[in-house]
Amino acid sequence: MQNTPNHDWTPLHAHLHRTLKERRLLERSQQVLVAVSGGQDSLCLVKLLLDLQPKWGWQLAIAHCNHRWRADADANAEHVQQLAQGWQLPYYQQTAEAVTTSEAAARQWRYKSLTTIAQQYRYTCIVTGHTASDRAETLLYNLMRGSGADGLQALVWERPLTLDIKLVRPLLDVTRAETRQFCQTAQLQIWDDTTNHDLTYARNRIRQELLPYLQTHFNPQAENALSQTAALLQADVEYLEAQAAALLEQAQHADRPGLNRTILQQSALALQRRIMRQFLQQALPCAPNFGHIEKLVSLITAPNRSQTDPFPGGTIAYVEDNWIWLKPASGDDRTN
Ligand SMILES: Nc1ncnc2c1ncn2[C@@H]1O[C@H](COP(=O)(O)OP(=O)(O)OP(=O)(O)O)[C@@H](O)[C@H]1O
Repeated sequence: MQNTPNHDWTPLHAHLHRTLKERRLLERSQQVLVAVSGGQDSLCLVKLLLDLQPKWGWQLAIAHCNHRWRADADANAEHVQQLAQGWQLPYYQQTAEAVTTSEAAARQWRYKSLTTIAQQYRYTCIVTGHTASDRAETLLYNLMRGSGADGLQALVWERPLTLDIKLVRPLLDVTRAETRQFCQTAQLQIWDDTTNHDLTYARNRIRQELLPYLQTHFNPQAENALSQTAALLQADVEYLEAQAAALLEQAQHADRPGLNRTILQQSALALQRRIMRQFLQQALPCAPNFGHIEKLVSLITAPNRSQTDPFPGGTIAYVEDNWIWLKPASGDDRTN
């Protein structure tokens, strides 16, 4: 086995070990599936986990998704497979039947494929190599698209993919510069994804032009600062969502889709918006947008008998004394 002996223990090993323990991201002896693209971040991740494995007793395996996007996609997959063999790790691969057209579609297919592999071979955790640099880029990208705090906190340390499988991102406070350095020192052969150089992708332009510009002219630590901002926002969002959920429960009518205006009037606008979003998420066939939420918020203080235009699906909201009621498109809500 080509496992690194103890004298190659680096500060990054210690950092990851501490992060996993403090954040309770992985359990001892867990079945862990590492998503490896062959790029520097996921190679760094798998090597670190391999080195930590004797301390934790995990069952590790590598999964690679072949998007068939690039001419070298098969060679890329083979490279990852060979690394897995060298480390004596089980290797699983999914190959796309059709070549995906957009980044979003590719990502969706990738998560679905990784989940399928995990389900089939009973892995309870999928880990990816997302870094603080990805977090900073996501924040900038979403900021420019007009996202609220929820979009800006975007990349989180962990989230459930199914009831039994969770997604974990253990490198979320490690920068890309650190993973690159680690790969160089450990002499890991990185597969260069040529699409990373293509500046028609907004993400690549942020990575290669915008962030370096911000670092040169505004703050050399811009990447870390942005990533920390995302982390702060994440804690804020979690807190506000929990408060809103508790208030929604108090304000909601027991039998009908309705909200008590007196309870809502005592809440801050930030919570009112979140309560309305959660309320509409239950009621509408699609995710509510900013306009839908604002319309409903305006009913909290609107005169009696005020009502909104129809939401998607035809539902409207109207005021009746102390209550905001939803009326579905077909028929009278009072009979529901
Ligand atoms: N084709 C793939 N197969 C398996 N896992 C993948 C693949 N592409 C991405 N991932 C996982 O998702 C993480 C983040 O994806 P992203 O698109 O930012 O990665 P990348 O730039 O393609 O590769 P890397 O982050 O490894 O340099 C990767 O670190 C890796 O864990």
